[in-house]
Amino acid sequence: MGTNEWHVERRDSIGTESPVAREVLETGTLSIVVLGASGDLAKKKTFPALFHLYKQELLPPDEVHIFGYARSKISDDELRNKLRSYLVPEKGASPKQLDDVSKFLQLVKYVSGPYDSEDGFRLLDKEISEHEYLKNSKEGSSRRLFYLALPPSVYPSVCKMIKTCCMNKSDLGGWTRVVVEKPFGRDLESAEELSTQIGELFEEPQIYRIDHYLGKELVQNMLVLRFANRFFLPLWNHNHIDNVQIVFREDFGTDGRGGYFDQYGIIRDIIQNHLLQVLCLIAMEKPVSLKPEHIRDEKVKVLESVLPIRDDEVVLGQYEGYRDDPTVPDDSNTPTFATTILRIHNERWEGVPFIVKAGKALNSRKAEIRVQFKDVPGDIFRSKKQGRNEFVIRLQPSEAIYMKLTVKQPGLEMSAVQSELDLSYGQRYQGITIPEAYERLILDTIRGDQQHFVRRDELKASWQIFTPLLHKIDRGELKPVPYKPGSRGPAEADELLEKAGYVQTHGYIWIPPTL
Ligand SMILES: NC(=O)C1=CN([C@@H]2O[C@H](COP(=O)(O)OP(=O)(O)OC[C@H]3O[C@@H](n4cnc5c(N)ncnc54)[C@H](OP(=O)(O)O)[C@@H]3O)[C@@H](O)[C@H]2O)C=CC1
Ligand SMILES: O=C1O[C@H](COP(=O)(O)O)[C@@H](O)[C@H](O)[C@H]1O
Repeated sequence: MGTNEWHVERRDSIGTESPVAREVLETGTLSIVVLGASGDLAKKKTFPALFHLYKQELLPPDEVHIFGYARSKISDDELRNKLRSYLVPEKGASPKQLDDVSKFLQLVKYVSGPYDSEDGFRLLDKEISEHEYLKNSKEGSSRRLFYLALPPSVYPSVCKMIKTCCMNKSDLGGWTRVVVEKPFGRDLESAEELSTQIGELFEEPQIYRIDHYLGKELVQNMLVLRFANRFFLPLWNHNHIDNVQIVFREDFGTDGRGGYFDQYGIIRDIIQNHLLQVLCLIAMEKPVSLKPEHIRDEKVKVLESVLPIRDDEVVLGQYEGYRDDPTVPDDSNTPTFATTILRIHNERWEGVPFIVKAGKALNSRKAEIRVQFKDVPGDIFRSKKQGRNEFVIRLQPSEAIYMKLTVKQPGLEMSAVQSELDLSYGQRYQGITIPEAYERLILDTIRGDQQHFVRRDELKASWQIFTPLLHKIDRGELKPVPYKPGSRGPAEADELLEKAGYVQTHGYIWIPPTL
């Protein structure tokens, strides 16, 4: 049995131990190459995630070496000094923490070169091979992981260079894997073109299309909640569920990323990938097993069952002041806010609107899933005004799962009130550190587990859903409504929500204890 297959089998069961407590399953020299090492993502997410894995002894120094690669001409020490400030805790570090950072940074080496010529990649290959030789790795048995923290425009040339110059030399149990970031294309056609270009160079099991929402604790919890709890099994369908909301809010604007953002907009930045992945996990049928291919097969079925989006079920917004960014055109039509209704045409979900909402520069930072149940038929308590049952999964901040339900108001009278069953992680799991999404996903890549990565057909199906709408926006046929920064977004979005059937619970305000 091949190494990859063994990993698939190993992750079949959801163990009770934390993933970080598990042993690293593969051994041998591991070279992790971060391409675009000078960039924002590399500094803020990739290197810190590697550092956390190192601290948990999941990247043993006698096996692992980390290479940063970019065009900027800087020395090893200059890169290390740049990274240091992202690794040292903001509130001051203990001598032990400083020592950990220094030891980790000793594993990091920098190679400078272009993204489209062989010279730099030959040099990179030489450095990697030297490291493998020094660690006594048998040729071909070593592991090479390339993380493309780069703009997608350079993916094809970088992948070609890796393929030409930097592959693991033979198939003696080692491997070469490539992690690519979103956005994978701008629409169906460009995404397919990118997939074809990369697909000509690497096999699907070597390609890890990362969507960091799939690494979030409560997103990973979705399958367990849905399929390991008898409560939900009979209720999770159109007979009982009235509507589902998947919401992403940020309380800051594009903050220096206006140039990037304006080419993409909120639908490509958040909805087509992160929120749609979450929707798949809420809506999919039970997979045959937890094997990555079984799960991804079910996700594709959901995506392929989504009906075309109707123009009257979309509200777009752009916050006032967005165009003040010098990198954003004065006449930009790019939405920074969108609410849209997705309808899944299958036996389970016919008639249930999935309201997907994302916005920048709003009144709070929050990502949550809100499953609203139908009214109780023949309500003898006349509690309709108190609100409906809702099952809420808050992905961030302060992870929590809670259920809004109706109970008797404590006291002498028989009246009903809305209350909640609350599982706030900060209270229930005190002392447990929830790993960062990137940390888990990099570990999965090392372990060869593609469960939480996007397969090519999933990507295609997700672009199929949004491409017609995106093209209408690009052509200026749909226009964003202006909204005030720090607000809830356009009022039209709340009207759409109401039209879709969402019932706001009046008079019910509950601030979870850990928020
Ligand atoms: N930043 C974030 O929070 C997130 C980013 N992503 C995705 O991750 C990837 C990297 O993002 P981010 O780090 O922000 O990007 P950056 O703009 O910081 O670019 C990363 C590096 O790529 C090189 N680079 C930049 N522009 C070009 C270009 N036009 N041609 C060739 N090389 C270029 C630069 O390195 P040098 O010039 O030194 O070679 C730069 O340091 C992108 O695909 C992005 O969409 C995904 C989620 C979040
Ligand atoms: O992919 C992206 O995600 C971030 C939000 O990530 P989160 O984990 O903090 O919720 C978003 O700010 C950025 O625009 C987008 O590219």
